[in-house]
Amino acid sequence: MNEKQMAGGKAADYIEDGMTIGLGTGSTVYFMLQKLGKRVKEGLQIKGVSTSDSTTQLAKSLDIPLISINEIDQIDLTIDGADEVDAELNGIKGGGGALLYEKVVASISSKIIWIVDSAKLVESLGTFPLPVEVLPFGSHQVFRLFEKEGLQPSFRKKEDAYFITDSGHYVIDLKMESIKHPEKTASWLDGITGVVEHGLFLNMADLLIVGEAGGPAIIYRKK
Ligand SMILES: O=C[C@H](O)[C@H](O)[C@H](O)COP(=O)(O)O
Repeated sequence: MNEKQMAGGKAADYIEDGMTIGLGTGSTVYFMLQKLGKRVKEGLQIKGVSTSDSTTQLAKSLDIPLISINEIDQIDLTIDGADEVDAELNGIKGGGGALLYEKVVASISSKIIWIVDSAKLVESLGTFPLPVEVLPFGSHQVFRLFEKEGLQPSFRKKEDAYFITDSGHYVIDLKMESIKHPEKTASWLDGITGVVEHGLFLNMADLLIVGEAGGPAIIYRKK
């Protein structure tokens, strides 16, 4: 069993009957959804809130019942992947471009579990390029601002065209190497007009499940 499968499978065990579940996005969440689909077939009653078109498609193919986020005010548990996680359980997300919906879902979740393979653990965030979702209108001005700050921005592309998120925005990836003050960086990005969302997810995850050779490691966020 690979590490992603191990972490995804373990996380699905935390889902209880009657829960509303935030369904993250990505290749690790794929394995969680496979296991959840199995449990639903065996009679588990849940409602899933999807964070991307790809997760919606996968959940539907597995007969996992979905509910629109607009019909609820609170999610019991969200299970999502991450691109990098530090010891404080702060992370970078958005490698697959789903950061905006993932953050909206996270913001109304009572509990958040992240599932990762061991390569995602880092001492400090920033080796993974930080995704910033921007409005196409004015995006080149934002890009040049990042350039001036020395953040080596690049527009994310898909087959030579701009990568477009599920909500119709562009993504600019920033090479920050090491983010010394994640809170400061997050609030700086929050303050830039035209930035819709960024991939710094701080103080959000309650629990981290890491796939490891000897079995899944469970790490709680220090409160
Ligand atoms: O936009 C994508 C999401 O934030 C994913 O959860 C993240 O990129 C991790 O994905 P994966 O499990 O495929 O590495």
